[in-house]
Amino acid sequence: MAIRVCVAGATGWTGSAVTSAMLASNEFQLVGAIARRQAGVDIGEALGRERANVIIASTLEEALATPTDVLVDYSSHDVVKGHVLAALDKGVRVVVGTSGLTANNYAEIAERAEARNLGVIAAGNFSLTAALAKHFALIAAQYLPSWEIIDYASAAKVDAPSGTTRELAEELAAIAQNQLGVPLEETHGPKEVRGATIGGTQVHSIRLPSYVIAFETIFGLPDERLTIRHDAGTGAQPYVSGTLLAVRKVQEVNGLVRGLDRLLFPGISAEDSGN
Ligand SMILES: NC(=O)C1=CN([C@@H]2O[C@H](COP(=O)(O)OP(=O)(O)OC[C@H]3O[C@@H](n4cnc5c(N)ncnc54)[C@H](O)[C@@H]3O)[C@@H](O)[C@H]2O)C=CC1
Ligand SMILES: O=C(O)C1=N[C@H](C(=O)O)C[C@H](O)C1
Repeated sequence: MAIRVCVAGATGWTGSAVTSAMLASNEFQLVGAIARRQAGVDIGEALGRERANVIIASTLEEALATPTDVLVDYSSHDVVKGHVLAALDKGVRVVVGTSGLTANNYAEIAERAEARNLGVIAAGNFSLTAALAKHFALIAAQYLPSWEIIDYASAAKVDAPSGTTRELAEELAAIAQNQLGVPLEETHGPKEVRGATIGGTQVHSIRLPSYVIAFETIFGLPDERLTIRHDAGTGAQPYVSGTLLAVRKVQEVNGLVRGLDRLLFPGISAEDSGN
C-alpha cells in the first residue's frame, strides 16, 4: 500500500522537488500539501503538472484532517517545531528537512515521539554526498584533535548556522572534545571573531551573494591540514532521494533519528576511537 504523505512547504524550492517526486511515484500517495502562497490551488497545477486532486492548505491542522502516515517538512524555522509536535499528537510520523532547530528543540521532539510511540527522522542535509562529508568528518574526529567548521550560503539564507553544520558540530562533540590552541576567554580582541561555539566546535557562517550552499570541516595538525568540503548547486534535486528514503524508513523508527548518515552508514562513536 502506498505511504500517505503530506508535504509542508510543498511549493518551495525544496518542497516542490520532493512533492513532484511523490506525485511521479506509485510508492507514495500525496494526500496533503501546505504552503503560505497558493493555498486553495491544486498542488499538481501549482507545480506545473497535471491536477493531483490535492488542494494546498494554509495550515497543518487543515491538511492533517485527511488521514496521513508521514508529514515531510520543508517549511520555515519559525513553524517547524510546532508542525512536528502537532503531527506527532495526531499520530503522524515526521521527516524533518527544515533547518533552524536546536539540540534542545530536538530533545523535546525526541521525548514527544517516544511518548507517542512514533518515529521522526531529521537531517540537516538529505543529500547523499553531504551525508558522506559528515560521515568522513566524524571518522576524522576520531584521529585528529582540532577542527573548525565553515558554513557558506547565499545572502538570502535566514538561518545560521545551517542545519547541516549545526547537526555536524553537535555530533562531533559526541566523538571527541575539540581542542583549541588558545581558549576563547584568552583571545586578545573581540571573541565573536572566533565564531559561535556549538558542541565545542567553532562554527563560522558566511552569508554572501554568489554562494549557493557549502560547508567544510577543517582539521589542523602541525604542518598539515585536512579539509572535508561539500558543495551543492542551485537545484534542489540532491535532497530528494534522501528525503524519500527517510519517508520509507520512518515507518520502522521509534523516537528520533538525526542525520541521513545514520540511515546509510554504521554509527560511529567515541568508543571506536578510544576517546
Ligand atoms: N535538510 C535538507 O536537506 C534541506 C533543508 N532545507 C531547509 O528547508 C527549509 C526550506 O527551504 P527552501 O525550500 O529553500 O525554502 P522556500 O522559501 O523556497 O520554501 C518554503 C516553503 O514553506 C512554506 N512556508 C514558509 N513559511 C510557512 C509557514 N509559516 N507556514 C506554512 N508554510 C510556510 C512556503 O510557502 C514555501 O512553500 C529551510 O529551513 C532550509 O534550510 C533546504 C534544502 C535541503
Ligand atoms: O537553505 C538551504 O538551501 C539549505 N539548507 C539546509 C541547511 O540549512 O543545511 C540544507 C542545505 O544546505 C540547503
